[in-house]
Amino acid sequence: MTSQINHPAAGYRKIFDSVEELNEAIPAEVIGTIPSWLGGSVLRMGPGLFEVGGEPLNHLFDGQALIHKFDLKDGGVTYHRRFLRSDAYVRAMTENRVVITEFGTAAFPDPCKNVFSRFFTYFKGIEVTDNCSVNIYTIGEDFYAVTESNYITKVDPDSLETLKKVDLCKYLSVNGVTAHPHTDTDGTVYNIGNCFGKNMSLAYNIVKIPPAQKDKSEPLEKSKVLVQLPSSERLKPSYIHSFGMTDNYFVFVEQPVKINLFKFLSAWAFTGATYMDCFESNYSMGTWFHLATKDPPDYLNSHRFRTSAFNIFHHINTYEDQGFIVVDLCTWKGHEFVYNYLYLANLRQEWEEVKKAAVNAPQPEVRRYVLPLDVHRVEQGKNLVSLSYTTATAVLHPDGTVWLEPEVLFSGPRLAFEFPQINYSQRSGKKYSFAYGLGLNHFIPDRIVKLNVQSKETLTWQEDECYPSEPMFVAKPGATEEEEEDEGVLLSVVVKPGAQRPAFLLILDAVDLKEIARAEVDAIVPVTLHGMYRHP
Ligand SMILES: CCC[C@@H](CCO)COc1cccc([C@H](O)CCN)c1
Repeated sequence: MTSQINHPAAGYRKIFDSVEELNEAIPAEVIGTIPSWLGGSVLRMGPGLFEVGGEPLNHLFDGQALIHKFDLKDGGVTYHRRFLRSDAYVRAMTENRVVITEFGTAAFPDPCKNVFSRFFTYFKGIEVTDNCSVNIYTIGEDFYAVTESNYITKVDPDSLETLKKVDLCKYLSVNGVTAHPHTDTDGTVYNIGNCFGKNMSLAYNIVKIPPAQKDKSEPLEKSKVLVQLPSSERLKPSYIHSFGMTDNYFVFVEQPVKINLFKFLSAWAFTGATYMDCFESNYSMGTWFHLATKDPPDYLNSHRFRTSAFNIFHHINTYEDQGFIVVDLCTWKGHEFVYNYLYLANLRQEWEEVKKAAVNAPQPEVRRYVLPLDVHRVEQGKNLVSLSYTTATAVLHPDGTVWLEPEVLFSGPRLAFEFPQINYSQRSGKKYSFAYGLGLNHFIPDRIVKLNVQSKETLTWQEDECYPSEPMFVAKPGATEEEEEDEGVLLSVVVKPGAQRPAFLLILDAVDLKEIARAEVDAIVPVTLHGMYRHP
Protein backbone atom coordinates (compact mmCIF):
# COMPACT_ATOMS: atom_id res chain seq x y z
CA MET A 1 0.00 0.00 0.00
CA THR A 2 1.39 3.39 -0.92
CA SER A 3 2.51 5.38 2.12
CA GLN A 4 0.44 8.38 3.20
CA ILE A 5 2.40 11.46 2.18
CA ASN A 6 1.58 14.69 4.03
CA HIS A 7 2.00 18.37 3.17
CA PRO A 8 1.77 20.25 6.50
CA ALA A 9 3.63 23.25 5.04
CA ALA A 10 0.94 23.54 2.32
CA GLY A 11 3.59 24.30 -0.28
CA TYR A 12 1.07 23.28 -2.97
CA ARG A 13 -0.55 26.72 -2.57
CA LYS A 14 2.22 28.21 -4.70
CA ILE A 15 0.97 26.48 -7.84
CA PHE A 16 -2.28 28.45 -7.53
CA ASP A 17 -0.56 31.87 -7.32
CA SER A 18 -0.52 34.46 -10.12
CA VAL A 19 2.77 34.96 -11.92
CA GLU A 20 4.17 37.39 -14.49
CA GLU A 21 4.86 36.36 -18.06
CA LEU A 22 8.41 36.51 -19.44
CA ASN A 23 9.60 38.91 -22.11
CA GLU A 24 12.07 36.36 -23.40
CA ALA A 25 13.13 32.80 -22.58
CA ILE A 26 15.29 32.25 -19.50
CA PRO A 27 18.05 29.64 -19.19
CA ALA A 28 17.59 26.56 -17.02
CA GLU A 29 20.26 24.93 -14.88
CA VAL A 30 20.56 21.31 -16.05
CA ILE A 31 21.36 18.70 -13.40
CA GLY A 32 22.24 15.34 -14.93
CA THR A 33 22.45 14.69 -18.67
CA ILE A 34 19.61 15.18 -21.13
CA PRO A 35 19.47 12.28 -23.64
CA SER A 36 21.00 13.40 -26.94
CA TRP A 37 17.91 12.20 -28.85
CA LEU A 38 15.63 14.45 -26.75
CA GLY A 39 15.50 17.76 -28.60
CA GLY A 40 12.23 19.64 -29.06
CA SER A 41 9.74 21.67 -27.08
CA VAL A 42 7.47 20.91 -24.15
CA LEU A 43 4.33 23.05 -24.54
CA ARG A 44 1.96 23.26 -21.56
CA MET A 45 -1.29 25.18 -20.88
CA GLY A 46 -2.62 26.26 -17.51
CA PRO A 47 -4.04 29.16 -15.52
CA GLY A 48 -1.49 31.89 -14.66
CA LEU A 49 -3.50 34.88 -13.36
CA PHE A 50 -5.94 34.19 -10.54
CA GLU A 51 -7.40 37.64 -9.84
CA VAL A 52 -8.46 40.65 -11.93
CA GLY A 53 -9.01 44.21 -10.70
CA GLY A 54 -8.59 43.03 -7.12
CA GLU A 55 -11.37 40.47 -7.55
CA PRO A 56 -10.45 36.77 -7.18
CA LEU A 57 -11.20 34.19 -9.86
CA ASN A 58 -12.91 31.37 -8.01
CA HIS A 59 -12.27 28.13 -9.87
CA LEU A 60 -9.22 26.19 -11.05
CA PHE A 61 -10.45 26.61 -14.63
CA ASP A 62 -10.99 30.40 -14.38
CA GLY A 63 -7.33 31.44 -14.22
CA GLN A 64 -6.26 33.33 -17.33
CA ALA A 65 -4.45 31.11 -19.84
CA LEU A 66 -0.65 31.00 -19.70
CA ILE A 67 1.38 29.14 -22.35
CA HIS A 68 4.61 27.55 -21.12
CA LYS A 69 7.48 26.29 -23.28
CA PHE A 70 10.62 24.39 -22.34
CA ASP A 71 13.02 24.20 -25.28
CA LEU A 72 15.48 21.28 -25.20
CA LYS A 73 18.47 21.66 -27.52
CA ASP A 74 21.97 20.17 -27.47
CA GLY A 75 21.60 19.17 -23.83
CA GLY A 76 20.56 22.68 -22.72
CA VAL A 77 17.10 23.92 -21.68
CA THR A 78 15.37 27.30 -21.75
CA TYR A 79 11.97 28.27 -20.33
CA HIS A 80 9.48 30.80 -21.72
CA ARG A 81 5.92 31.74 -20.95
CA ARG A 82 3.37 34.24 -22.24
CA PHE A 83 -0.24 34.98 -21.39
CA LEU A 84 -2.68 34.08 -24.14
CA ARG A 85 -4.11 37.30 -25.59
CA SER A 86 -7.65 35.92 -25.51
CA ASP A 87 -10.54 38.40 -25.60
CA ALA A 88 -11.13 37.38 -21.98
CA TYR A 89 -7.59 38.39 -21.00
CA VAL A 90 -7.25 41.51 -23.14
CA ARG A 91 -10.62 42.94 -22.07
CA ALA A 92 -9.90 42.11 -18.40
CA MET A 93 -6.56 43.91 -18.58
CA THR A 94 -8.11 46.88 -20.42
CA GLU A 95 -11.08 47.29 -18.08
CA ASN A 96 -9.32 46.01 -14.93
CA ARG A 97 -12.28 43.70 -14.12
CA VAL A 98 -13.56 40.25 -15.14
CA VAL A 99 -15.37 41.10 -18.38
CA ILE A 100 -16.03 37.58 -19.73
CA THR A 101 -17.73 35.09 -17.41
CA GLU A 102 -15.41 32.18 -16.70
CA PHE A 103 -16.14 28.59 -15.64
CA GLY A 104 -16.75 29.50 -11.98
CA THR A 105 -16.57 33.31 -11.92
CA ALA A 106 -19.29 35.66 -13.21
CA ALA A 107 -18.30 38.79 -15.13
CA PHE A 108 -18.17 41.88 -12.96
CA PRO A 109 -20.88 44.37 -14.03
CA ASP A 110 -19.57 47.34 -16.01
CA PRO A 111 -19.71 50.17 -13.47
CA CYS A 112 -20.00 52.68 -16.29
CA LYS A 113 -23.29 51.23 -17.52
CA ASN A 114 -26.66 52.05 -16.00
CA VAL A 115 -29.02 49.30 -14.99
CA PHE A 116 -30.99 49.48 -18.26
CA SER A 117 -28.04 49.22 -20.63
CA ARG A 118 -26.67 46.43 -18.45
CA PHE A 119 -30.02 44.65 -18.63
CA PHE A 120 -30.09 44.83 -22.45
CA THR A 121 -26.38 43.98 -22.69
CA TYR A 122 -27.01 40.77 -20.84
CA PHE A 123 -30.01 39.89 -22.95
CA LYS A 124 -27.65 39.88 -25.93
CA GLY A 125 -26.80 36.48 -24.50
CA ILE A 126 -23.71 35.44 -22.71
CA GLU A 127 -20.32 35.94 -24.32
CA VAL A 128 -18.77 32.48 -24.26
CA THR A 129 -15.24 32.43 -22.88
CA ASP A 130 -12.13 32.02 -25.06
CA ASN A 131 -9.84 31.54 -22.05
CA CYS A 132 -8.03 28.58 -23.64
CA SER A 133 -6.13 27.41 -20.56
CA VAL A 134 -6.61 23.62 -20.77
CA ASN A 135 -4.58 22.08 -23.59
CA ILE A 136 -2.62 22.76 -26.76
CA TYR A 137 -2.72 20.55 -29.85
CA THR A 138 -2.23 20.71 -33.60
CA ILE A 139 -4.79 20.88 -36.39
CA GLY A 140 -2.87 20.39 -39.62
CA GLU A 141 0.29 22.41 -39.15
CA ASP A 142 -1.30 24.91 -36.79
CA PHE A 143 -1.09 24.95 -33.00
CA TYR A 144 -4.22 25.71 -30.97
CA ALA A 145 -4.64 26.52 -27.29
CA VAL A 146 -8.01 25.21 -26.21
CA THR A 147 -10.62 25.02 -23.51
CA GLU A 148 -13.97 23.26 -24.08
CA SER A 149 -16.03 26.06 -25.56
CA ASN A 150 -16.52 26.79 -29.25
CA TYR A 151 -13.50 29.11 -29.27
CA ILE A 152 -9.99 27.76 -29.94
CA THR A 153 -6.96 30.05 -30.24
CA LYS A 154 -4.22 29.67 -32.83
CA VAL A 155 -0.80 30.38 -31.32
CA ASP A 156 2.80 30.59 -32.56
CA PRO A 157 4.57 27.61 -30.89
CA ASP A 158 7.95 29.37 -31.03
CA SER A 159 7.22 32.94 -29.90
CA LEU A 160 4.06 31.92 -27.94
CA GLU A 161 2.28 34.83 -29.59
CA THR A 162 -1.52 34.68 -29.91
CA LEU A 163 -2.39 34.56 -33.60
CA LYS A 164 -6.14 34.12 -34.07
CA LYS A 165 -9.37 33.39 -32.22
CA VAL A 166 -11.29 30.72 -34.12
CA ASP A 167 -15.01 30.02 -33.66
CA LEU A 168 -15.70 26.35 -34.36
CA CYS A 169 -19.39 27.17 -34.85
CA LYS A 170 -18.35 28.60 -38.24
CA TYR A 171 -17.30 25.11 -39.34
CA LEU A 172 -19.21 22.60 -37.21
CA SER A 173 -22.57 22.12 -35.58
CA VAL A 174 -21.25 21.99 -32.02
CA ASN A 175 -21.40 24.27 -28.97
CA GLY A 176 -17.96 23.19 -27.90
CA VAL A 177 -15.53 20.29 -28.19
CA THR A 178 -13.38 18.55 -25.61
CA ALA A 179 -9.77 19.51 -24.95
CA HIS A 180 -8.83 15.86 -25.60
CA PRO A 181 -9.06 15.10 -29.32
CA HIS A 182 -7.78 11.88 -30.87
CA THR A 183 -5.32 12.19 -33.72
CA ASP A 184 -4.74 9.49 -36.34
CA THR A 185 -1.24 8.71 -37.59
CA ASP A 186 -2.13 10.67 -40.75
CA GLY A 187 -2.94 13.75 -38.68
CA THR A 188 -6.71 13.52 -38.90
CA VAL A 189 -8.24 14.97 -35.72
CA TYR A 190 -11.38 13.49 -34.13
CA ASN A 191 -13.29 15.14 -31.30
CA ILE A 192 -16.70 15.13 -29.64
CA GLY A 193 -18.86 17.97 -28.39
CA ASN A 194 -22.27 18.93 -27.12
CA CYS A 195 -24.67 20.14 -29.74
CA PHE A 196 -27.60 22.05 -28.36
CA GLY A 197 -27.64 25.34 -30.26
CA LYS A 198 -28.30 24.48 -33.89
CA ASN A 199 -31.47 22.86 -35.24
CA MET A 200 -32.13 21.92 -31.61
CA SER A 201 -30.74 18.43 -32.16
CA LEU A 202 -29.84 17.96 -28.53
CA ALA A 203 -27.08 15.41 -28.76
CA TYR A 204 -23.37 14.73 -28.93
CA ASN A 205 -21.57 15.15 -32.23
CA ILE A 206 -18.37 13.32 -33.12
CA VAL A 207 -16.42 15.51 -35.53
CA LYS A 208 -13.56 14.87 -37.96
CA ILE A 209 -11.02 17.46 -39.07
CA PRO A 210 -8.76 16.36 -41.96
CA PRO A 211 -4.96 16.65 -41.85
CA ALA A 212 -2.86 19.45 -43.34
CA GLN A 213 -3.94 20.05 -46.92
CA LYS A 214 -1.50 19.90 -49.83
CA ASP A 215 -2.90 23.19 -51.13
CA LYS A 216 -2.26 24.69 -47.65
CA SER A 217 -5.99 25.38 -47.30
CA GLU A 218 -7.58 25.53 -43.85
CA PRO A 219 -8.33 21.95 -42.65
CA LEU A 220 -11.23 23.28 -40.55
CA GLU A 221 -13.00 24.26 -43.81
CA LYS A 222 -13.21 20.52 -44.57
CA SER A 223 -14.26 19.40 -41.08
CA LYS A 224 -17.57 17.61 -40.61
CA VAL A 225 -19.86 15.91 -38.13
CA LEU A 226 -19.23 12.19 -38.52
CA VAL A 227 -21.93 10.76 -36.30
CA GLN A 228 -24.49 12.00 -33.79
CA LEU A 229 -25.10 10.19 -30.49
CA PRO A 230 -28.41 10.71 -28.66
CA SER A 231 -28.54 12.27 -25.22
CA SER A 232 -29.98 10.00 -22.50
CA GLU A 233 -32.00 13.02 -21.39
CA ARG A 234 -32.93 15.32 -24.28
CA LEU A 235 -32.81 18.66 -22.52
CA LYS A 236 -29.98 17.73 -20.20
CA PRO A 237 -26.86 16.54 -22.06
CA SER A 238 -23.94 15.20 -20.05
CA TYR A 239 -20.70 17.01 -19.54
CA ILE A 240 -18.04 15.49 -21.82
CA HIS A 241 -14.34 15.73 -21.12
CA SER A 242 -12.84 13.01 -23.35
CA PHE A 243 -13.76 9.90 -25.38
CA GLY A 244 -12.28 6.60 -26.58
CA MET A 245 -11.24 5.63 -30.09
CA THR A 246 -10.01 2.28 -31.43
CA ASP A 247 -9.14 1.30 -35.02
CA ASN A 248 -12.82 0.85 -35.82
CA TYR A 249 -14.90 2.29 -32.99
CA PHE A 250 -15.66 5.39 -30.92
CA VAL A 251 -16.59 4.96 -27.25
CA PHE A 252 -18.52 7.72 -25.48
CA VAL A 253 -19.15 7.31 -21.74
CA GLU A 254 -22.24 9.37 -20.80
CA GLN A 255 -21.83 10.38 -17.17
CA PRO A 256 -24.61 11.47 -14.74
CA VAL A 257 -23.24 15.04 -14.56
CA LYS A 258 -25.69 17.01 -16.69
CA ILE A 259 -25.82 20.49 -18.24
CA ASN A 260 -29.14 22.15 -17.43
CA LEU A 261 -29.87 23.74 -20.80
CA PHE A 262 -32.62 25.94 -19.40
CA LYS A 263 -29.98 27.62 -17.29
CA PHE A 264 -27.16 27.46 -19.81
CA LEU A 265 -29.08 28.81 -22.82
CA SER A 266 -31.02 31.44 -20.88
CA ALA A 267 -29.58 34.87 -20.33
CA TRP A 268 -27.95 33.44 -17.27
CA ALA A 269 -25.31 36.14 -17.23
CA PHE A 270 -28.00 38.52 -16.03
CA THR A 271 -28.30 36.55 -12.81
CA GLY A 272 -24.51 36.53 -12.36
CA ALA A 273 -24.53 32.77 -12.91
CA THR A 274 -21.52 30.83 -14.17
CA TYR A 275 -20.96 27.60 -16.13
CA MET A 276 -20.59 25.75 -12.82
CA ASP A 277 -24.12 26.87 -11.88
CA CYS A 278 -25.50 25.09 -14.97
CA PHE A 279 -24.47 21.58 -13.90
CA GLU A 280 -26.64 19.16 -11.98
CA SER A 281 -26.40 15.47 -11.09
CA ASN A 282 -28.78 12.86 -12.45
CA TYR A 283 -29.44 10.54 -9.51
CA SER A 284 -31.01 7.66 -11.39
CA MET A 285 -29.36 7.01 -14.76
CA GLY A 286 -26.04 5.61 -13.53
CA THR A 287 -23.49 5.74 -16.36
CA TRP A 288 -24.12 4.77 -20.01
CA PHE A 289 -21.59 3.60 -22.59
CA HIS A 290 -22.30 4.42 -26.25
CA LEU A 291 -20.61 2.77 -29.24
CA ALA A 292 -20.29 4.06 -32.79
CA THR A 293 -18.40 2.68 -35.75
CA LYS A 294 -15.76 4.86 -37.37
CA ASP A 295 -16.03 3.88 -41.04
CA PRO A 296 -18.78 3.93 -42.05
CA PRO A 297 -19.70 6.25 -39.16
CA ASP A 298 -22.75 4.73 -37.49
CA TYR A 299 -24.27 4.83 -34.00
CA LEU A 300 -24.88 1.33 -32.61
CA ASN A 301 -28.18 2.06 -30.87
CA SER A 302 -28.79 -1.60 -30.03
CA HIS A 303 -25.72 -1.70 -27.81
CA ARG A 304 -27.16 -0.29 -24.59
CA PHE A 305 -24.45 -0.58 -21.94
CA ARG A 306 -25.20 0.52 -18.38
CA THR A 307 -23.26 0.63 -15.12
CA SER A 308 -23.27 2.45 -11.79
CA ALA A 309 -22.71 6.19 -11.48
CA PHE A 310 -19.27 7.71 -11.79
CA ASN A 311 -17.60 10.91 -13.01
CA ILE A 312 -15.31 10.42 -15.99
CA PHE A 313 -12.86 13.03 -17.28
CA HIS A 314 -9.93 11.09 -18.72
CA HIS A 315 -10.02 7.98 -20.87
CA ILE A 316 -6.66 6.18 -20.57
CA ASN A 317 -6.87 3.96 -23.66
CA THR A 318 -9.40 1.88 -25.60
CA TYR A 319 -8.78 -1.15 -27.81
CA GLU A 320 -10.49 -4.06 -29.60
CA ASP A 321 -9.69 -7.66 -28.63
CA GLN A 322 -11.40 -10.88 -29.80
CA GLY A 323 -14.83 -9.29 -30.29
CA PHE A 324 -14.67 -7.06 -27.24
CA ILE A 325 -13.82 -3.41 -26.66
CA VAL A 326 -11.62 -2.79 -23.63
CA VAL A 327 -12.17 0.66 -22.09
CA ASP A 328 -9.70 1.87 -19.45
CA LEU A 329 -10.82 4.95 -17.49
CA CYS A 330 -9.91 7.23 -14.61
CA THR A 331 -13.23 7.27 -12.72
CA TRP A 332 -14.51 9.07 -9.65
CA LYS A 333 -17.26 7.05 -7.93
CA GLY A 334 -20.69 8.62 -7.58
CA HIS A 335 -22.72 11.28 -9.38
CA GLU A 336 -21.62 14.40 -7.49
CA PHE A 337 -19.58 16.64 -9.79
CA VAL A 338 -15.88 16.37 -8.92
CA TYR A 339 -15.36 19.93 -10.17
CA ASN A 340 -17.24 21.09 -7.03
CA TYR A 341 -13.99 20.26 -5.17
CA LEU A 342 -11.74 22.24 -7.51
CA TYR A 343 -12.51 25.77 -6.33
CA LEU A 344 -9.25 27.60 -5.65
CA ALA A 345 -10.30 28.43 -2.08
CA ASN A 346 -10.52 24.66 -1.43
CA LEU A 347 -7.21 23.87 -3.08
CA ARG A 348 -5.42 26.61 -1.13
CA GLN A 349 -6.57 25.46 2.30
CA GLU A 350 -4.32 24.17 5.08
CA TRP A 351 -3.40 20.52 4.61
CA GLU A 352 -5.73 19.24 7.37
CA GLU A 353 -8.68 21.09 5.76
CA VAL A 354 -7.71 19.84 2.30
CA LYS A 355 -7.78 16.27 3.63
CA LYS A 356 -11.12 16.79 5.38
CA ALA A 357 -12.77 18.21 2.23
CA ALA A 358 -11.58 15.29 0.13
CA VAL A 359 -13.12 12.71 2.47
CA ASN A 360 -16.65 13.59 1.26
CA ALA A 361 -15.69 13.82 -2.41
CA PRO A 362 -16.25 11.11 -5.03
CA GLN A 363 -13.47 8.55 -4.65
CA PRO A 364 -11.02 7.95 -7.53
CA GLU A 365 -10.51 4.53 -9.12
CA VAL A 366 -8.82 3.33 -12.33
CA ARG A 367 -11.20 0.87 -13.97
CA ARG A 368 -11.34 -1.46 -16.95
CA TYR A 369 -14.74 -1.98 -18.63
CA VAL A 370 -15.20 -4.58 -21.37
CA LEU A 371 -17.96 -4.14 -23.96
CA PRO A 372 -19.04 -7.22 -25.95
CA LEU A 373 -19.54 -6.33 -29.61
CA ASP A 374 -21.99 -9.18 -30.13
CA VAL A 375 -25.05 -8.55 -27.96
CA HIS A 376 -27.59 -10.36 -30.18
CA ARG A 377 -28.90 -13.90 -29.68
CA VAL A 378 -26.82 -14.17 -26.50
CA GLU A 379 -27.97 -15.74 -23.26
CA GLN A 380 -29.50 -13.44 -20.67
CA GLY A 381 -27.99 -13.47 -17.21
CA LYS A 382 -24.64 -14.90 -18.33
CA ASN A 383 -21.32 -13.08 -18.28
CA LEU A 384 -20.57 -12.34 -21.94
CA VAL A 385 -16.89 -11.42 -21.38
CA SER A 386 -14.62 -14.31 -22.33
CA LEU A 387 -11.27 -12.50 -22.33
CA SER A 388 -8.92 -14.59 -20.21
CA TYR A 389 -7.01 -11.69 -18.68
CA THR A 390 -9.77 -9.59 -17.12
CA THR A 391 -12.43 -9.99 -14.42
CA ALA A 392 -14.63 -7.28 -15.94
CA THR A 393 -18.13 -8.62 -16.72
CA ALA A 394 -21.04 -7.78 -19.04
CA VAL A 395 -24.48 -9.34 -18.49
CA LEU A 396 -27.52 -9.04 -20.78
CA HIS A 397 -30.67 -8.07 -18.85
CA PRO A 398 -34.28 -8.83 -19.80
CA ASP A 399 -34.83 -5.20 -20.84
CA GLY A 400 -32.11 -5.56 -23.48
CA THR A 401 -29.54 -3.51 -21.65
CA VAL A 402 -26.10 -4.94 -20.85
CA TRP A 403 -24.94 -4.33 -17.27
CA LEU A 404 -21.19 -3.78 -16.92
CA GLU A 405 -19.00 -4.41 -13.91
CA PRO A 406 -15.36 -3.25 -14.08
CA GLU A 407 -12.05 -4.69 -13.16
CA VAL A 408 -10.27 -2.27 -10.79
CA LEU A 409 -6.75 -1.53 -12.05
CA PHE A 410 -5.74 0.91 -9.29
CA SER A 411 -7.50 2.17 -6.16
CA GLY A 412 -6.25 4.04 -3.13
CA PRO A 413 -7.99 6.12 -0.44
CA ARG A 414 -8.22 9.60 -1.98
CA LEU A 415 -5.20 8.72 -4.10
CA ALA A 416 -6.10 9.34 -7.73
CA PHE A 417 -4.16 8.09 -10.73
CA GLU A 418 -5.18 10.98 -13.01
CA PHE A 419 -4.06 13.01 -16.05
CA PRO A 420 -3.26 9.67 -17.67
CA GLN A 421 -0.81 9.36 -20.54
CA ILE A 422 0.38 6.43 -22.67
CA ASN A 423 2.84 5.86 -25.50
CA TYR A 424 0.17 7.45 -27.70
CA SER A 425 1.78 7.27 -31.14
CA GLN A 426 2.54 3.55 -30.73
CA ARG A 427 -0.31 2.26 -28.54
CA SER A 428 -3.38 4.49 -28.80
CA GLY A 429 -6.37 2.36 -29.77
CA LYS A 430 -4.31 -0.79 -29.39
CA LYS A 431 -3.69 -3.39 -26.70
CA TYR A 432 -1.07 -1.91 -24.38
CA SER A 433 0.75 -2.44 -21.08
CA PHE A 434 1.67 0.90 -19.51
CA ALA A 435 -0.10 4.06 -18.39
CA TYR A 436 1.56 7.02 -16.72
CA GLY A 437 -0.34 9.29 -14.36
CA LEU A 438 -0.19 12.23 -12.00
CA GLY A 439 -0.85 11.08 -8.44
CA LEU A 440 -3.44 13.32 -6.76
CA ASN A 441 -3.32 13.10 -2.96
CA HIS A 442 -6.64 14.53 -1.73
CA PHE A 443 -6.67 16.46 -5.09
CA ILE A 444 -3.09 17.76 -4.53
CA PRO A 445 -0.60 16.60 -7.25
CA ASP A 446 2.33 15.06 -5.36
CA ARG A 447 3.67 12.07 -7.31
CA ILE A 448 4.16 10.53 -10.73
CA VAL A 449 2.95 6.95 -11.16
CA LYS A 450 3.55 4.26 -13.76
CA LEU A 451 0.81 1.62 -13.90
CA ASN A 452 1.20 -1.74 -15.63
CA VAL A 453 -2.43 -2.23 -16.70
CA GLN A 454 -1.84 -5.97 -17.13
CA SER A 455 -0.11 -6.80 -13.83
CA LYS A 456 -1.43 -3.78 -11.86
CA GLU A 457 2.11 -3.17 -10.61
CA THR A 458 2.91 0.48 -9.95
CA LEU A 459 6.14 2.48 -9.80
CA THR A 460 6.19 5.93 -8.17
CA TRP A 461 8.37 9.02 -8.34
CA GLN A 462 7.94 11.38 -5.40
CA GLU A 463 10.14 13.98 -3.72
CA ASP A 464 9.47 15.93 -0.55
CA GLU A 465 7.70 19.25 -1.08
CA CYS A 466 7.48 18.65 -4.85
CA TYR A 467 4.29 19.22 -6.86
CA PRO A 468 4.53 17.67 -10.35
CA SER A 469 2.15 18.02 -13.30
CA GLU A 470 0.82 15.60 -15.93
CA PRO A 471 3.68 13.29 -17.04
CA MET A 472 4.19 13.38 -20.82
CA PHE A 473 5.66 10.27 -22.47
CA VAL A 474 8.20 10.75 -25.27
CA ALA A 475 9.24 7.55 -27.08
CA LYS A 476 12.91 6.89 -27.70
CA PRO A 477 13.42 7.04 -31.49
CA GLY A 478 13.51 3.60 -33.09
CA ALA A 479 11.75 1.89 -30.13
CA THR A 480 8.79 0.53 -32.07
CA GLU A 481 8.55 -3.13 -31.01
CA GLU A 482 5.72 -4.12 -28.67
CA GLU A 483 8.13 -4.99 -25.87
CA GLU A 484 9.72 -1.53 -26.25
CA GLU A 485 6.43 0.22 -25.41
CA ASP A 486 8.00 2.04 -22.43
CA GLU A 487 11.37 2.82 -24.01
CA GLY A 488 11.50 6.58 -23.59
CA VAL A 489 11.21 9.33 -21.03
CA LEU A 490 8.54 10.99 -18.94
CA LEU A 491 8.57 14.80 -18.79
CA SER A 492 6.86 16.67 -15.97
CA VAL A 493 6.93 20.29 -14.80
CA VAL A 494 7.58 20.12 -11.06
CA VAL A 495 7.24 22.94 -8.51
CA LYS A 496 9.41 22.83 -5.37
CA PRO A 497 8.41 26.08 -3.61
CA GLY A 498 11.15 26.14 -0.96
CA ALA A 499 14.02 25.55 -3.37
CA GLN A 500 16.38 28.27 -4.59
CA ARG A 501 15.21 27.50 -8.15
CA PRO A 502 11.54 26.72 -7.37
CA ALA A 503 10.56 24.86 -10.54
CA PHE A 504 12.11 22.27 -12.82
CA LEU A 505 11.42 20.15 -15.86
CA LEU A 506 11.87 16.59 -14.60
CA ILE A 507 13.08 13.92 -17.01
CA LEU A 508 12.48 10.34 -15.86
CA ASP A 509 13.37 7.03 -17.49
CA ALA A 510 9.91 5.69 -18.40
CA VAL A 511 11.05 2.09 -17.74
CA ASP A 512 11.97 2.43 -14.06
CA LEU A 513 10.93 6.03 -13.19
CA LYS A 514 14.55 6.80 -12.24
CA GLU A 515 15.55 10.44 -12.66
CA ILE A 516 17.73 11.06 -15.72
CA ALA A 517 17.94 14.86 -15.42
CA ARG A 518 16.18 17.98 -14.26
CA ALA A 519 16.31 21.51 -15.67
CA GLU A 520 15.80 24.04 -12.88
CA VAL A 521 14.48 27.56 -13.47
CA ASP A 522 14.40 30.61 -11.21
CA ALA A 523 10.61 30.95 -11.53
CA ILE A 524 7.51 29.43 -9.99
CA VAL A 525 5.39 27.65 -12.63
CA PRO A 526 1.66 27.70 -11.78
CA VAL A 527 -0.33 24.50 -12.19
CA THR A 528 -0.41 23.26 -15.80
CA LEU A 529 -3.27 21.05 -16.97
CA HIS A 530 -2.34 19.43 -20.31
CA GLY A 531 0.16 19.91 -23.09
CA MET A 532 2.19 18.29 -25.81
CA TYR A 533 5.74 17.51 -26.81
CA ARG A 534 6.72 19.12 -30.11
CA HIS A 535 9.37 17.12 -31.94
CA PRO A 536 12.01 19.22 -33.71
C1 LIG B 1 -21.90 24.24 -19.01
C2 LIG B 1 -20.63 23.60 -19.52
C3 LIG B 1 -20.33 24.00 -20.91
C4 LIG B 1 -19.16 23.19 -21.48
C5 LIG B 1 -18.98 23.58 -22.93
C6 LIG B 1 -20.22 23.20 -23.77
O1 LIG B 1 -19.98 22.08 -24.49
C7 LIG B 1 -17.85 23.46 -20.72
O2 LIG B 1 -17.56 24.87 -20.84
C8 LIG B 1 -16.38 25.34 -20.26
C9 LIG B 1 -16.28 26.72 -20.05
C10 LIG B 1 -15.10 27.23 -19.46
C11 LIG B 1 -14.06 26.37 -19.10
C12 LIG B 1 -14.17 25.00 -19.31
C13 LIG B 1 -13.03 24.08 -18.91
O3 LIG B 1 -12.45 23.55 -20.07
C14 LIG B 1 -13.46 22.95 -17.99
C15 LIG B 1 -12.30 22.10 -17.53
N1 LIG B 1 -11.48 21.54 -18.53
C16 LIG B 1 -15.33 24.48 -19.88
